[in-house]
Amino acid sequence: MTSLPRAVLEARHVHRTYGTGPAALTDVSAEFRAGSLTAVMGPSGSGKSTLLHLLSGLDDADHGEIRLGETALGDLDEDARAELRHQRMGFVFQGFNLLPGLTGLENIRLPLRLGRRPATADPQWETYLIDLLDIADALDRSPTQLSGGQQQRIAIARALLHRPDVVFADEPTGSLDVATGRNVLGLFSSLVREHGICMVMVTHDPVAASMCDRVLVLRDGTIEHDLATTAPEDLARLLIGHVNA
Ligand SMILES: Nc1ncnc2c1ncn2[C@@H]1O[C@H](COP(=O)(O)OP(=O)(O)OP(=O)(O)O)[C@@H](O)[C@H]1O
Repeated sequence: MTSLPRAVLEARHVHRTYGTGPAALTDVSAEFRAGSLTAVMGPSGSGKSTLLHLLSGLDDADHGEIRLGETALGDLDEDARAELRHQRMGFVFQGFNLLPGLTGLENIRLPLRLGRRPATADPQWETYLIDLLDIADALDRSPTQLSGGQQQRIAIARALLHRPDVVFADEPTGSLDVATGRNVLGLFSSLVREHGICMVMVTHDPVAASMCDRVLVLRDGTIEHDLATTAPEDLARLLIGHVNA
């Protein structure tokens, strides 16, 4: 029997309530493994962004624990957590978040210059990413001169250049046309499989989620379903609550 890849990231009995409102997350536990691409789905207000913020250390749980490898995020002060994010996590957003005053290549390399320990890019890995993501033509240009798909591929290279253990993506295909979005997801799949990256992606799109190894469906701050790869029409039915898995 082959053993499962190690859990890179783990939420243990996590709770989060904002102010006097209802709980945004209630007793959520989940493990995320190396080489896995997980979609987080659920209706608006179900807790997807809250979960992503807690897993990435951008926000604190009221109770429970988030672990990245051996490190409990709650044991770290704000600076140490920022450094951990800088060294071991990557982020991809719906709106790309590229700086228009920098070229594509400068955007890709920017995170290496920030943080406490500036680093230089591993040239082989950088070349590999540029080839895989097909962005050689975009490196000298401003993001304002690039298509949405090119901008997102630059943003993916930026998120991966420092070889993070975990990549968080928030609606990464939300601003892209369908074909470009599928292309971006195909790139995620190959990066995750070939390089053992752990990726967690919030999406509202059942087709995007169906391209993931695993789908967590949140409802009212709890994990309602934890599914292996699932067809888009089944996910769409689950989301509108017509079917119980
Ligand atoms: N900063 C905040 N202050 C107060 N309440 C918040 C805050 N952030 C989230 N909430 C509440 O927590 C709950 C979960 O919100 P969250 O943003 O995690 O949901 P979501 O599933 O990501 O929603 P959406 O799909 O609309 O982005 C909601 O009831 C929301 O109103």
